[in-house]
Amino acid sequence: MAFSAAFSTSFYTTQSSLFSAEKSDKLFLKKCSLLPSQVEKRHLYQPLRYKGFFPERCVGTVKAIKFEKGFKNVEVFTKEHVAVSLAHDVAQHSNKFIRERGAFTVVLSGGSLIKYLRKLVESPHAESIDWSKWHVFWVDERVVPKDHLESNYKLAYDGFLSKVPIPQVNIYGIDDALEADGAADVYETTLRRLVKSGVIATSASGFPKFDLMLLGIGPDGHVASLFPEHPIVKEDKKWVTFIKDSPKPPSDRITLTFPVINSSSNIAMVVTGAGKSNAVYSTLQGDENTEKLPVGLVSPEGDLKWYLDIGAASKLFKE
Ligand SMILES: O=C(O)[C@H](O)[C@@H](O)[C@H](O)[C@H](O)COP(=O)(O)O
Repeated sequence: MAFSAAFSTSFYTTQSSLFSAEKSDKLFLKKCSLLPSQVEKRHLYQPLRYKGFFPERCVGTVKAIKFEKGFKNVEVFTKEHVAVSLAHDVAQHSNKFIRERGAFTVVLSGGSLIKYLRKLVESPHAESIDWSKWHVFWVDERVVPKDHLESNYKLAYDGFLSKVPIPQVNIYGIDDALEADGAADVYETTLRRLVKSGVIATSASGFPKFDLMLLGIGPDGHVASLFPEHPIVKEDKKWVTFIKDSPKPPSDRITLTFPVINSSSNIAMVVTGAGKSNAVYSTLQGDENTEKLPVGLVSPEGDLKWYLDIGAASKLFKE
């Protein structure tokens, strides 16, 4: 049985600094002060589907969940603290990669992810991040004009990119004058040029290795524009492909492929809302049927961390 395993609650450096950074946040302290003994403990194991787990009391307490196939790095927060934790971690990644390689390559998705980046454009991150070294890409894009309401570029621009000084030349949107197939080819050509010039790193298998991908999932378990039972899920040569029959409108999209997604140095999987709880549950327990659950194929060379809200995590903890 998949969930006879355990979850560990641990507070090492990142988590501790998040706690101290949050001391002024009364709501956070009120919720977390209900668990003072857990906050003190470095590792605490409890049954995964622990009846005594009250998610509303435990925001910010889950660090790593042990499943049959090993530990998964999972945090459960209120929606507000998903944004706090994500901003903290993105800023850390940004500092690290800029220090190590002089650039930070970040891949965005569409959907609700963008609103969870809102704390990044606030103090202290807004001033401390060296935005001039950021290079921004999309894991998938709808083939519509950039000023169209359904454009992931527009979503990200309005909600995030317009608020920080990333050089426009470092923001790699699709060529919206082209059809889906042409736009995918041109996007791949752009990625190849940036790999050649060293802006994007390369994995041992020759695929581009982005520093950080910020992904969301759909209730059906899709990730990027890789939908259940669609043949492009199996694409293993192209870096970028396209779809003209997307079950989620609009129909025409381009998307990075799984080999590229899985070459990433870091993936942040940001999932909120009870509508995703089944997909989260199945993926984290290692559901073998990845045809029906593409997110189960996300398995990066680097680190994968899940940022869940209480709704998305609800199936993990309740009987
Ligand atoms: O263009 C898109 O439709 C998105 O990139 C898509 O892949 C999204 O990330 C997920 O569907 C999750 O979206 P929500 O977080 O809004 O549910």
